[in-house]
Amino acid sequence: MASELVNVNEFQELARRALPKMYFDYYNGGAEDEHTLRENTEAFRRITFRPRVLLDVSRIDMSTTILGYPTSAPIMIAPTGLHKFAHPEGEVATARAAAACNTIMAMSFAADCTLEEVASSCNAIRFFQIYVCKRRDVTAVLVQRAERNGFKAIMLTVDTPRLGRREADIKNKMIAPQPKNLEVLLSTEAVSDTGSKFAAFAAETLDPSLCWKDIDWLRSVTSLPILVKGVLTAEDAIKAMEVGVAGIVVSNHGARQLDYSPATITVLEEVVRAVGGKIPVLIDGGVRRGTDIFKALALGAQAVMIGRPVLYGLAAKGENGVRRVIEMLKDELELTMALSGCPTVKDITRSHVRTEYDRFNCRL
Ligand SMILES: Cc1cc2nc3c(=O)[nH]c(=O)nc-3n(C[C@H](O)[C@H](O)[C@H](O)COP(=O)(O)O)c2cc1C
Ligand SMILES: CCCCC(=O)C(=O)O
Repeated sequence: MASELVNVNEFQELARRALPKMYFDYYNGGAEDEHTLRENTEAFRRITFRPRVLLDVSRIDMSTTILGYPTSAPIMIAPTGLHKFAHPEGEVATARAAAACNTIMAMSFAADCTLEEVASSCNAIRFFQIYVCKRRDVTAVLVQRAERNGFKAIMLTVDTPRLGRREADIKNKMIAPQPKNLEVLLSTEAVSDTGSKFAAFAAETLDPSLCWKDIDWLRSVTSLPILVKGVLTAEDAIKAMEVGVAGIVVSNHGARQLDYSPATITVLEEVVRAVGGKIPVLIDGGVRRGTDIFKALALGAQAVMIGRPVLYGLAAKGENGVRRVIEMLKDELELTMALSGCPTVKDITRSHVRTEYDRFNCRL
């Protein structure tokens, strides 16, 4: 019998064995040299703790709210495309796992299941991630379908005017499955004999002229709150607040877009300071441990989102695999809170961690 799985990193190897190379590479890969991909996880390792002792940690409460919606822990499922590469049930299985864990799922624009299928499969709280298409009417219809089907927020991804250069996908001549929700709305025939057909599909479909002023347009077609995903600087955080978004996701798209963009955990504090508590700030990228989640909360995030580990869990063991991934992260966070002297998420403060920046300042 295989030995027991003890952490979410172990799902990566199981997924590698379970999946055809093209699918695994699509999930696993980052842009170009994959510098940022390595940094997303490495930067967490450079942050250490300042744990406090002799505080009553006999009961740990990880619950919190995101945009007012209660969740069992500050952990969300990040929007990732093409879940049927991992498992025949695709996003329906992921959504059921989210419901079972009392976790919020962000469903991708590039999902393999329809909004309607996911909505009717479970009662998880769901957000819908969108790209703005050259055909704005298509995006408007998607947003309205999400709203009709009980999705609670729109997460607008703003770091993808074009798809990043993912060299594994280029070598594999990655196929371009038609995102299920675009069927009937758009005929997408990515014409490309070389390279990643998925990148060709994105170039053909997504609108690279999207600007800050277009958030007004998006607001005019939905009454749902809008989060922007892909902010990495204080300047853009301030702009996002000026145009009235409901929340910000600090993200470099799992290092799949601009290589040498900073590891997200290294810029979280800059964004949090600029936002000044006015709207929630979420973060994703490289979160693999409960300790990572604690560090993100200490630096001011309301919650974290998990990308690849969810896909690896889905590939390895379907819905149960996703559940295991979320449960493992929850268990680790609970223990980290106990060992740091923080019985609730509100007790986690900036003084519980020591960053590279703190160490540098001490030496001055
Ligand atoms: C295979 C894959 C597909 C993704 N698809 C999308 C997507 O459709 N929309 C989006 O906004 N982000 C997408 N992302 C980025 C994730 O939402 C998230 O930012 C990233 O995966 C977080 O990093 P992590 O994988 O290290 O947890 C994707 C990421 C991966 C790995
Ligand atoms: C046009 C769909 C893009 C999916 C995506 O965002 C990713 O693969 O990272």
